[in-house]
Amino acid sequence: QPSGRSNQIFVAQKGYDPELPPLPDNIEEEDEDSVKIISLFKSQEPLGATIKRDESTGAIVVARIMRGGAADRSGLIHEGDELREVNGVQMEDKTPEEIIPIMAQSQGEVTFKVIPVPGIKEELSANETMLFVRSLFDYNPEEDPAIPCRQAGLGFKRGDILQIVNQEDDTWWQACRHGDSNSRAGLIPSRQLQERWASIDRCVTGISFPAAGLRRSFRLGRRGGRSGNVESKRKSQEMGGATQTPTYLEVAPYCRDHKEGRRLVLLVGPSGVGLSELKRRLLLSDPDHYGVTVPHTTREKRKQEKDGVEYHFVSRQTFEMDIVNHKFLEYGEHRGNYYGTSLESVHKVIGEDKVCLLDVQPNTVQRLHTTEFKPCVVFVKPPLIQELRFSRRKATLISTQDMTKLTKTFSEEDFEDMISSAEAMDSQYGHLFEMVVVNGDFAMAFNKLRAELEKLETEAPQWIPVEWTSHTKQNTESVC
Ligand SMILES: Nc1ncnc2c1ncn2[C@@H]1O[C@H](COP(=O)(O)OP(=O)(O)OP(=O)(O)O)[C@@H](O)[C@H]1O
Repeated sequence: QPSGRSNQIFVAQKGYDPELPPLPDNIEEEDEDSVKIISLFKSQEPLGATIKRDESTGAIVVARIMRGGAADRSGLIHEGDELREVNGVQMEDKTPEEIIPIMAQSQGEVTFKVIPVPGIKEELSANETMLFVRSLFDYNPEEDPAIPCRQAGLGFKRGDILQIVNQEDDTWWQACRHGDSNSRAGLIPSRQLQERWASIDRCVTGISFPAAGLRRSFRLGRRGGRSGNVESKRKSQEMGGATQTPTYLEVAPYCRDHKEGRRLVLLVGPSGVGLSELKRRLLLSDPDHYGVTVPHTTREKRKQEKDGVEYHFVSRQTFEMDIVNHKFLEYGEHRGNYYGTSLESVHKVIGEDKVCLLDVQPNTVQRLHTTEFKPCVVFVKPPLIQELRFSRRKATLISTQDMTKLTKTFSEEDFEDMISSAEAMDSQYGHLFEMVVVNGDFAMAFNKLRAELEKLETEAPQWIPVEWTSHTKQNTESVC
């Protein structure tokens, strides 16, 4: 070869090629640049690369290589490479929109003539990144005008587990959906980009998030079929839960060791949505497997009640000492009596090797969101208003206005409150929710919840926040 020119010929070496094609014999010499001829054998699978026109030079360049795609697996085409020809067709005067169909229609041997981006060594794709996330929002690239290449996008639903394989670009990450047979990555908005969009949305719509703990009847102490709770001051020992934009939650696979307690199940939702009913029915369906906490109260014990069964009956002084000592997850006062759920009562149920079902205010979730409890937070949300009206037409709820009547039917205002309260909870605490159950038709909601909770016991691995899987032990000092 004449000096100063270095026409190189590369062929794909990886196993996706059924057979290597013969090398092209009409390679023209280029005067200045180092030209690379790449011959790939292309099946139905797309090349897995995006192209764009370089603004300054006007050249067609490879914009992005999708991890796991044919181009990536070949290790021969790189981001920044200038595309001169595809199967002998000059790219110079073509737009990216004209080139894409040429590439898509190519079958079998496809020859690319490229000017390689300087400084890139020929290498196969790096080891896969082991970064897994749970998506906290739905994404459809077909509806996203901002995505640089719609065909390269990966759509997903809230709750899907994604493996992030490339974060080199600040705005568009590459990811695969866990469990998909297709290992080719697609483009998804980066965390940064999603946060930016969400903050713009908030400015445009003017949504601000009301504090949790909106109208809600006092549920503490409602066990089995008994009810008797009316509106009360209800306090959570730990306020908090700053608004977070739902983007991605880093997760890790988890398989329960049989010596460990079962994961706590926290039911969260707006007042009247059906948390108590779902909890009660789960308990009835399998009382050996599910358990609920016994609350504390300062009210007088009734004749038929037994201490430690319906309630732990304690004095006001003891209860207030327990408040000071942070023994309660939640407590409240109703008609001059305290009611509260202690942390110890949760430990007790878990200690019996049962799944502890607890319905709490969303701001209490934070306190239980620990390695010890590994809670599965179930958000129970109302259906659309028409279905809500229809499904609740015979239902009653605890009266909060009229003290002479214990129960009342749902009003239109109750439905609207329920829906807006659910939206606010989802906006503020959605990042903590692992499951979402829409409680329209009760039987359907109950069956879905039971099936999902069974999966928690049987499906391995489960995906839990990555910080719960670190094995750093606290309080491990020992006296010697
Ligand atoms: N899917 C449903 N269809 C019809 N009625 C329902 C449904 N879910 C719950 N209910 C009824 O709605 C009423 C309120 O439900 P429940 O007491 O379980 O709500 P809650 O979420 O615990 O509310 P609160 O926080 O006010 O105690 C009950 O009478 C219950 O039987």
